[in-house]
Amino acid sequence: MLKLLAFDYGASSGRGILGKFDGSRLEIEEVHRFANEPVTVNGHLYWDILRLYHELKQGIHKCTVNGHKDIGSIGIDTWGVDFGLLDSEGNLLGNPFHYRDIRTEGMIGEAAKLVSKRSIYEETGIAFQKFNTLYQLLSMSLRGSPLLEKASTMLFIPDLLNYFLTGEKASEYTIASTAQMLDSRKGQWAGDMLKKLGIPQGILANIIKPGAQLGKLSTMVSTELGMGRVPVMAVAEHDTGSAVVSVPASQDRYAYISSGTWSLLGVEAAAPVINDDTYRLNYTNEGGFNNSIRLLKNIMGLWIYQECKRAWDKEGESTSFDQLEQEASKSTAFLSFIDPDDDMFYNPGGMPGKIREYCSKTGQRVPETRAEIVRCIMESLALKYKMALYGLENILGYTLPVLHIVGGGCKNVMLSQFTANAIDRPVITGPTEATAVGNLVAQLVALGEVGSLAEGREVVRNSFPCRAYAPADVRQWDEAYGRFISIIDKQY
Ligand SMILES: C[C@H](O)[C@H](O)[C@@H](O)C(=O)CO
Repeated sequence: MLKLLAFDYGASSGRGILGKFDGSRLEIEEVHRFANEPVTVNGHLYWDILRLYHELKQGIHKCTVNGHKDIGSIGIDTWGVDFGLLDSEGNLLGNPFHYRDIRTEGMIGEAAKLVSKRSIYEETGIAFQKFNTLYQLLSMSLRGSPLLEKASTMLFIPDLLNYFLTGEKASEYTIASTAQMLDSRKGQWAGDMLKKLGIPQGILANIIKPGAQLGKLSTMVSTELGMGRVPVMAVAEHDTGSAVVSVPASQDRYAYISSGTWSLLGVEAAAPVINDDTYRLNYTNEGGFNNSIRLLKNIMGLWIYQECKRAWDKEGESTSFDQLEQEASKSTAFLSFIDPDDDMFYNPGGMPGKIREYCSKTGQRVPETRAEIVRCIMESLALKYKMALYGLENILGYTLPVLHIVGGGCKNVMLSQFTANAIDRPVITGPTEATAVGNLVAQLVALGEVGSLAEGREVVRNSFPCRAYAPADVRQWDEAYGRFISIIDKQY
């Protein structure tokens, strides 16, 4: 039995997941779970990076003491775009900022003064999101940040944690692609563009492909943790990249949603798709495992719902997601809609109030109860998925007959059924632990234990249950889509 260890840092928690592979099936076991909450200091939002590195070591140490000293390899994934800076001696400069920090406000406009938006998109193929690494670095550069001046190396968060473990500095391709700083066709840093934007190129590390061995636990770390010098693999370090590795699809044409705090709806393409439509509709071309491109739309996802629950918990109305969904299922359908991607929902705090405000300013019935608010979020998300799927089919010129949903969002039965109804296609959900499973599958490929991504997906099919949802009430959902479009169109 081969044992592997995956670390997945998600929006509110991180996990160490032990994978056990018997040659055809993969079993997973959570060995360590810890909070991953950003810390606000003087109005800025940061990663609690040293604590999170400590938790990574705790996870490895737990394996040592619990009879799993024989780990074959380790891989780490996190969300995209965030990074740490190292000085010339390899010391971490400051605390990495969290992408929801306000410092990137207005930076897309500032970048466009130096290089046109169309040129940036043409080269990188990456959608404009104010949180992209490009705008984080630009804001530092324009403010004359002393940290940036001192920096020798920039490492994305999983690369930084890998560096702490191994001493090796490299930028894994899938996470680097989220920066909007790579030439998407070459898979290398877009040097000329970065020069025009004033981003120092000396800080950029070599790009390595997922599936390569990055290094081994350093002697110091292995002694400290009582674990051997275990290989550390470059998996698809962008969590969406890992999640997509785990999609258990067997057919040629399908769409996926990596569903969690964000909903990433897309397809795997052989090459970047960059044209007038992808530019206008802001579709992105992120780097994937196996040299694939993830052509996808970034949708705000369950963030709004999670924030509502946090607000209600704070107000002392503590509840569970299950209970909220049960209440919402009894609530009247299609009372009001929101555009989940409206900028007003981006920042944390006061989410139920923001939803009411959106509905009021768009002349809709204002949802009052928790159930009405949850129903409004779920219906709006399902309709936004339909819009993104239609956009994708238009771009590709063919239909996508089935939608796979992977990740924590699969647990939301109501949203999965609403999605099938809205898109009038079958929806297949699972695996729930998509990022960790994809991380482990990439390690299996890297170790040569499975021959290819296709074989890896067969392992996923053999190992994790899926659930299918057939579309229902399609006519009502079609009518609702018309209303939804007219409401969110007015927003633009
Ligand atoms: C910054 C976001 O998290 C990113 O766009 C998204 O791709 C992601 O990583 C979701 O986990």
